[in-house]
Formats: sequence, C-alpha cells, structure tokens
Amino acid sequence: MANSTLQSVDKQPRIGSPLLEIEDLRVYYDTVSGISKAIDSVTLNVKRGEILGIAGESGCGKSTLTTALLRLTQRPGYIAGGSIRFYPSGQKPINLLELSGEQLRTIRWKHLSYLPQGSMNSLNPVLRIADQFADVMIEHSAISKREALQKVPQLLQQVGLDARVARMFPHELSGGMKQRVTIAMAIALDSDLVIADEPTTALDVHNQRIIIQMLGELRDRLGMTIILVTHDMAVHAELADRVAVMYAGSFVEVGDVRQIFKAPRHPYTQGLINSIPSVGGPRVRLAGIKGNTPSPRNWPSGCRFHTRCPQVMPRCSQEVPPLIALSNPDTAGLSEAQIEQQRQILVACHLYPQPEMEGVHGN
Ligand SMILES: Nc1ncnc2c1ncn2[C@@H]1O[C@H](COP(=O)(O)OP(=O)(O)OP(=O)(O)O)[C@@H](O)[C@H]1O
Repeated sequence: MANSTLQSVDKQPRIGSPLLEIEDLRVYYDTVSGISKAIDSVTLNVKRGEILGIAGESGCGKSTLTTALLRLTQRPGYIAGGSIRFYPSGQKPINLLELSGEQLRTIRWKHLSYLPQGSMNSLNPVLRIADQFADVMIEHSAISKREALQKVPQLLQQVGLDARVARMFPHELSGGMKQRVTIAMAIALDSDLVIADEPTTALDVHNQRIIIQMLGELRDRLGMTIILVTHDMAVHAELADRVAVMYAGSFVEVGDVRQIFKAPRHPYTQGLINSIPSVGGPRVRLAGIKGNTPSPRNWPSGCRFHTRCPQVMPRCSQEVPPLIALSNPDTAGLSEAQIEQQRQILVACHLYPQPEMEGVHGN
C-alpha cells in the first residue's frame, strides 16, 4: 500500500470483533440563525458481521451521522469533534477523520460502501448495468475491464437477478430491481461495511420484502456488516441484530433487537414501538409520541426528551442522563446468557439506576 496510514496486517478478522468505534462524534451545521448541533456527542461500536439498525424519527440526525461516517459531510455541515476508528480487513485500524482525500478514495467501496436514500435513482441512465459495475470495480481495485465484466453475472445472481440484467439500461428495470443492482454494486468489492440509508423506502411492499430478505442473506452468507438506517421500526425488527435508537442528535438506547422490542427501556423507544401498526390486528388508535422533535439550534436542557416524555421527573430537565449499561439488581431466575444480554443494553434515562461511572458510554 502506497500510504503509511493504511498498513497491511496478516490477521483474519473474526466475526464479532470491532469494525467501527465512534467516539464523542459531533457534527454541526452553520446556519443564519446559529449553530445547529445535529449530531451531538455520539458514541457507538459496530461489530463485524452484524446488522446494526439506527432508528429514530425524521430530523433526529440519522443521515447527518451516516454521511459523517463516510466523510461526505458538506458545507454548511462540518465535523466539530470526535473520532471514528475503523478496522478494515487486512489493514491496521485507522481514524477515518484523519484520512486525506487520496486515502479516503482507497477506503471507499473497497472497505466502506454506501447505499444512499433513493440510491436506485443514482444509476447512470445512459450506461448499461454491466458498464456501471465495471467503472466502480476498475476505479477501486486492480482489475481489468474484461475481468470486471466477467464478474457481473455472478454479482447479479447473488442478489437474485438474472444475468441478462447486465446488458440492460436502468429504465428497463423496476424500482426493486434497481435497488438490488445498487446492493450488488456495494458488494462487488467485498466491502467490510455497507451503510444502507432507508433501503426499503419508496418501494412497494413486495419489493420491500425482497430487499429485507436479501440484506439478511448477505449478512448470513457473506458475513457482511451492515449499518441499516431507517425510521421504520418494523424493518429493524425483521433485519437488525442490534438497534441504536437516536433522539435529538444522540443515542438514547442501544441493545439486542429482541430485547429492545420485548422490553424497551427508554420512554422514547417505547413510543416508537407503540407507533408500529399491527398487521391484521384490531383497529386501534396508535399511541405515538406527543409533540415535535426539538431544534438542534436549541436543544432542551437535561434529557432532551423531557419536553415530550410521559414519565418526566424534576431532575430530567436539570441533568443529562449518560448512556450507560443497564444495571438490574434483580437477576434471580435469569441464566448467565440472559444476564450478559442485559448488560449489553445501554440506556440514557434517569428512570434507571446509574451506579458505577466506569460504565459510562457518552450520550
Ligand atoms: N444542510 C443543512 N443545513 C442546516 N441544517 C441541516 C442540514 N441538513 C440537516 N440539517 C438539520 O440537521 C438535523 C438532522 O437532520 P438529518 O437529515 O440528519 O435527520 P434524519 O434523521 O436523517 O431525518 P430524515 O429521516 O428526515 O432524513 C435536522 O434538524 C436538520 O434540519
């Protein structure tokens, strides 16, 4: 490797080993009415081989976070602080925030792929699908056009598309097929991490099902690590291994998907889950969450959810609750595995005991 930051290492990375460690990340926007603190002290780890879901209402900062992870933040946005440690396979760990433009080009696609919102519309309308694959592969790996074109049919098959799609133009494909093409492009270079921003939004129910099934298969078959960003809790329930719930620019609850849906701890997570309509169930009014998301130019004091929280207490408007591992003293009757699973749940809320400060994970 030409540069000194991306040094090779021999070790084969293991499933479950760290892939991304985000520490105290802050992303702000300069606006005419002041600084908008869209991402304000985010700390989060992503493990190799997992699907980590990022959930939260519109405007909570999901897209701002994902573009920062990819170093695609554009003015008036800027990264105001923190670090993003990335462990690319075969390379030494790197802080993505310290990479030069040239080093970033080496990392993108080869190690880090992105499916932006509406990515199916990002295909070039005047190029055949095979040529679009070849362009990406030639730019990001030492491969000839002939070799790249030979790989395309197999890549298309991996996402359940016929090899004939390679010769087609984007306008000849349905929305769902285009989305599958963009997913195949993301896996063309065997990236360590794929960040998918609302991959099922704007698709009909049939195609949503196919995309959900396919992303799950790619994790199981290829061991792909996926950050899945969507406001749709039902998609997280089906696909994610862990869910990180974002509210007003930081995480309020992170944990195993089954735990989160079975017993959501944070009142905001409870509100999100209560807002999921049940298919085929009796017609009921959704509980939802009262009020609007606060402005990132003027976050509420203390817990930012206190202005909307049904369980608000006096200290909530005064003290910021740190995101800490849940400590449940009542472990009677629980197996070792269940106790360990509980310890993996992080929650930022004054309703829960906050004993030892070494468990603090930022907020
Ligand atoms: N270019 C910008 N200039 C100023 N503020 C911005 C800009 N882009 C986003 N923001 C603000 O940052 C906050 C987070 O927005 P962001 O788009 O990251 O949220 P989101 O959770 O991804 O929402 P959605 O699901 O609607 O895409 C919002 O308050 C938004 O108004």
